[in-house]
Amino acid sequence: MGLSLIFMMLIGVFSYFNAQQLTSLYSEQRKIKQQQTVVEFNGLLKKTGIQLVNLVDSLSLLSSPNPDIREKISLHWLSLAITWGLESAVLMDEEGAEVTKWGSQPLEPTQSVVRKVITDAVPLQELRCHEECRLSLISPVLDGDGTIRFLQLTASLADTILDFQRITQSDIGIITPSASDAYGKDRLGKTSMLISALTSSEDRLPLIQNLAKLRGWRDTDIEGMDFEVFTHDYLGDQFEVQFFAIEEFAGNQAWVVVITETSELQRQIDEARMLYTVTGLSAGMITLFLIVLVLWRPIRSLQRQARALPLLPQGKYEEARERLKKMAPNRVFADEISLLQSTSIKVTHQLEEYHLLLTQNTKKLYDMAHFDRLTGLTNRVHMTEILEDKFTSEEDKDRIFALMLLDLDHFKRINDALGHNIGDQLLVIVAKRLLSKIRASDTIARLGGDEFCLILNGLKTETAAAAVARNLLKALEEPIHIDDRNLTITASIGITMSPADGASASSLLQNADLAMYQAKFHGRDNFHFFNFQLHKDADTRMALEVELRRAVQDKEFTLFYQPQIDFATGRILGCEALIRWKHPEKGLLSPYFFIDTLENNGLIVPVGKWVMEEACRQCLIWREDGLGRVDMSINLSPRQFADPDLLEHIQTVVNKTQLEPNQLEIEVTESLLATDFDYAVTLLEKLQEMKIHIAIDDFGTGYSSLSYLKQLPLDKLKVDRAFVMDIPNNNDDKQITAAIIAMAHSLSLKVVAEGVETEDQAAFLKSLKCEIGQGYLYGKPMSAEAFAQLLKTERSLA
Ligand SMILES: Nc1nc2c(ncn2[C@@H]2O[C@H](COP(=O)(O)O[C@H]3[C@@H](O)[C@H](n4cnc5c(=O)[nH]c(N)nc54)O[C@@H]3COP(=O)(O)O)[C@@H](O)[C@H]2O)c(=O)[nH]1
Repeated sequence: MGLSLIFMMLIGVFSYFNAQQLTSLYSEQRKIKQQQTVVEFNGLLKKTGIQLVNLVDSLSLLSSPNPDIREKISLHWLSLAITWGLESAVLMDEEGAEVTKWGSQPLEPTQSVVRKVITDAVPLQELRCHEECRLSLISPVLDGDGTIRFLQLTASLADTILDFQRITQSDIGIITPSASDAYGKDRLGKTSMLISALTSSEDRLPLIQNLAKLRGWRDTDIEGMDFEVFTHDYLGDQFEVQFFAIEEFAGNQAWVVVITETSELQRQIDEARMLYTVTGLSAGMITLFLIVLVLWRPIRSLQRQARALPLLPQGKYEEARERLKKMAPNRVFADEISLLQSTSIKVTHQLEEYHLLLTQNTKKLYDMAHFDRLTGLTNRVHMTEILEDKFTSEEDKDRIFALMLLDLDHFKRINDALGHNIGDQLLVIVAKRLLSKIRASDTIARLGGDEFCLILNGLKTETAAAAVARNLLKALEEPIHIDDRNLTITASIGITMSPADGASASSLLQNADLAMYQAKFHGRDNFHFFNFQLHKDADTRMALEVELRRAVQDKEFTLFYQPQIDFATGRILGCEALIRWKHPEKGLLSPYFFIDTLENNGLIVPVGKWVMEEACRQCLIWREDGLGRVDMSINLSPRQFADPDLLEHIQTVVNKTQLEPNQLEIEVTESLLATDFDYAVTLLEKLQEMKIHIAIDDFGTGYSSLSYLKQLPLDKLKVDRAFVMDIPNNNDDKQITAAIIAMAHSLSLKVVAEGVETEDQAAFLKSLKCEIGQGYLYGKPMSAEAFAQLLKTERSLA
């Protein structure tokens, strides 16, 4: 549209300049014409003057019997008048007095001019106008008798003026100053000038008078005119009125007025100008129309594209395509616009694909950043954000929730023993089970490894939180079946209540961690609420951990040995190696004080290896000291059991110390079997293949399932001290102990009774055919030297 307007304006300007050009061309031509008029009129006037001079010169040539000039002129007057256009002639004597005259109403010679001719003896011309104009020549002539005479020849300018009118198609008049002041119709306005010989004077005289009146001309105005042109509108027509001065004659001035009617010319010019403008505009309009016709489709298409393309950044691809498709591409002549259109459509598809890809990748990135890849649960980062949002929320109710840290018990063992693949599958199943026990509004996150975090919104009381924790633990009770294995997993849960237990996300998490540690410490497979005392416990634990690491480095551990007695003979069969920590400041420390910490931080593996080496080495020493065979019972913690080097290490130690393999007994707890029974069976079978004895420690306190006992390659079963200690007073304990012993015997297992402190207990156990006893009754755990001494005493007595 804008372009069209500019185009129209250009056409307008072009037409205007064309018309202007025409006008100026016309003006130029008029000027030339006016100049020509001046030249032509002067030429005609001069020609008449020259004719008169030539006539005077040729008078002597006229044939006549009498040389007298008067005779010659009279004789030839008629032919002279006709041939030379003479109107009159006057012959004067040497004094200027008239001698003879010819022609009708001969013009009286002007005496002043005659005097000048007589004086100067040169011919002079005089313009004489009154209604008509005549040109007179007064010239000295030599008469036949040799006297000087003066001849005035007068010719009318009527023919000259008519010739001029005919040639120029303009009217002409001659203006001369008037001698008298008398007013007449030939007087030019208020001047003293006379208008003579005016052609078409009836029409043109009023026109000139009108012009003179309008302009208010005075004599001086006319006298000052050398060359002037006026455009004058008169009675509905337009005229060009040209004034120019003609050459000065003998003393009198004259001006020529040329009147040309220019109405027709002007009309033609106007018509031509109009034609130019109309033609220009029409041509422009047609061109514009044609351009618009040709460009209509491409312009519309471009407009559509211009309107469609901004939709792309808004992701409205389909809408953009619809708009682009509305202007169907030209299938016959696939021009650039069609190409642009189809390319634009292609681009929308590509952009949509990129957008989709970008959205998917952004979601993937978001998921990677916010969710755990293995379980699909919220990850630590996202969970922290959620937690922090709760603390920055303006809603108080958002800060009421319970936070639980749930850590699987002994998961590392499963991972180490069965591989990460099984460990991962187990985590996925655990995640699903946990997820099934919480509300949709709650959050469950996997923080890493086997650690989960649950945010239970709106939970106000510990009672309610405990109920959920129980539910979660219960959800894990059912054995997990993976690759033909039945895995049993338990978890320890630490619980903090917000806002009471922490004023920030990090403090709440820290406190939940302390509570979880407590749950582990209290035997695992349970939950524990945070209280502020735990901070102190944690500090103590931390300090203990640091000290233990140093103790391992400084080799501050030692082994004590507690005798195991054959009930049948009362003789020492062997001993159980029990670790002690020779603390530089606190003295000898019991494993109850540090064994769990070693287990938790993994130091139990190197320490356990040392125990194995030291205990076996001690056996070798005793044998070499001649104390005979001493069976050695060594505790193996669950963490050690998961050590892939375990079997190889035992074999190396046995080989190195030349121990009879059946001298060595490994004590394992029931909890070891609970985690991955199949793996435990495999490992125990391998130990049995090595002829190493296996005893179940602390029997009765754990799962105590007869069905799994049957499948285990066991040699002994150790009845836990807890059942023995109240014998014989506690009937229940007696019956349990009796049942355990009977069951063990039925499985062909020997029984070791732990914690035998009294003869009554020993008697009761013996009555049940319990094979071996261990307890303070026979000796507390003692140093190697003390045990050697005990052996010496007993064996020398024997
Ligand atoms: N993995 C390893 N565990 C070990 C190792 N050394 C010891 N332990 C375990 O530490 C727990 C505590 O052991 P300890 O303080 O040595 O206590 C033992 C005995 O002193 C105690 N006992 C034995 N007889 C009596 C008794 O008549 N009365 C009484 N009050 N206590 C008695 O029992 C502990 C031996 O128990 P058990 O191992 O179940 O036979 C303990 O669980 C050890 O297993 C080690 O090197 N590695």
